[in-house]
Amino acid sequence: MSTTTYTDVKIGIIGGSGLYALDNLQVLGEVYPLTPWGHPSDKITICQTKEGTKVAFLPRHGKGHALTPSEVPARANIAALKHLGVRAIVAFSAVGSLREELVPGQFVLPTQIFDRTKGIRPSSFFEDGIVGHVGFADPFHEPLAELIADHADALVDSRVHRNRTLVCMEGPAFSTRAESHFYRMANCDVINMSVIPEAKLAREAEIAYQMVCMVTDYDCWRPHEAAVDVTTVMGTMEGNKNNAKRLCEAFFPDLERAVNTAQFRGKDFFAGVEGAAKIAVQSAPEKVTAEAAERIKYILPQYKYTV
Ligand SMILES: CSC[C@H]1O[C@H](OP(=O)(O)O)[C@H](O)[C@@H]1O
Ligand SMILES: Nc1ncnc2[nH]cnc12
Repeated sequence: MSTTTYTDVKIGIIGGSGLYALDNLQVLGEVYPLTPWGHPSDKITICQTKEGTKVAFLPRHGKGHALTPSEVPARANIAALKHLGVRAIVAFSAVGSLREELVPGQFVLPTQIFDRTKGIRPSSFFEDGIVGHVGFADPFHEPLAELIADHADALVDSRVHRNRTLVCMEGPAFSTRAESHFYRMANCDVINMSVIPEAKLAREAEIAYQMVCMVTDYDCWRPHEAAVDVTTVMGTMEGNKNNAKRLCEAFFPDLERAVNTAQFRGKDFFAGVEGAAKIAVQSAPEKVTAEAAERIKYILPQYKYTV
C-alpha cells in the first residue's frame, strides 16, 4: 500500500457490480484511510490517465463484492474521496430497466431519484451533534451529465439515454412483480439498490455527482419473461464494463478541464454544489458539539460551524 498522502485527486470514480477496477489506467498507488465514519468499502486506487490526470477509483461493494447494498459504508466512501481532494464523482451502477426502450447494454444518465430504501442506511454527515439539511431537489449534477453525454459515441453498440428517474430499493432481494409495476406507474424508468445515500452524501460533501446507470435486465414487469437474477445482471455487465471504461477514457480530459477551471460551456461548473453545505446547517454554533465539528472538518475544512 502506498504511504504517499494524496490531497490533489480531483476526480472520483465509483464502480458498481461488475466494475471492480479501471485497469486501463496506470496505477500510482492505493490508500485505505480511516475516516471519522470508518474505512471505505475497499482500498481506493489512485490511477493516472494517459494525459496525466489523477483519478481515485473505489469499488462500491469492495473487490470480490463482499458488501450488500445496505452494508456499503457510503459515508466513509464519500468522506475518503473528498479528503483526497475529489470535487466530481462519476458513479457507475448496474440497473434494471422499467421501460421497453431502455435496453440491456445501454446507459442512462438519470436526473431524478425516487427513494424506496427503508431508512436503515446511515445517510447524513449532519447528525449526532450537528443538524443540517442540504437541498436535494435535483439530486444529480446537470453539467456533469452533459459533459458525460458529450462522449456517448465512445460506447460500442450502445447509446446513452437522459432525463430519466431512478428508483432505489433496499434489497438485497429483487422486487416483486407488483412492486415493479408500481414503479412503472410512478414514472420510474430504472431501478437499483445503490444511489441512496451515496448521492445525498456527495451533495452534503459538496461534490458534483452523477450516476451512470448501465442497464443489465428488465427487472420482472414483462409478462411471460423470466425475472431478473444475478446471472443475467453479471452476463450483461461483461459488455457494459468495457463500455464504462471507454466512456471514462473519453470524458476524463474534459472533466479535468471543467474541474480545474470551474467552468463548463461558459458557466460555473460547480453551481448548486459548492456552498450547498454552508447554507444547510441549522444548529446554532453554540449547540454544535466539538466532536461533530471535528468530524465535519474532515470533509468541509473551509467551514466553521461551532464557536
Ligand atoms: C447484482 S444486481 C443488484 C446490485 O446491482 C447494483 O449494484 P451497483 O449499483 O453497485 O452496480 C444494484 O444497486 C444492486 O446493488
Ligand atoms: N432489476 C434490478 N433491481 C434492482 N437492482 C438492480 N441492479 C441491476 N438490476 C437490478
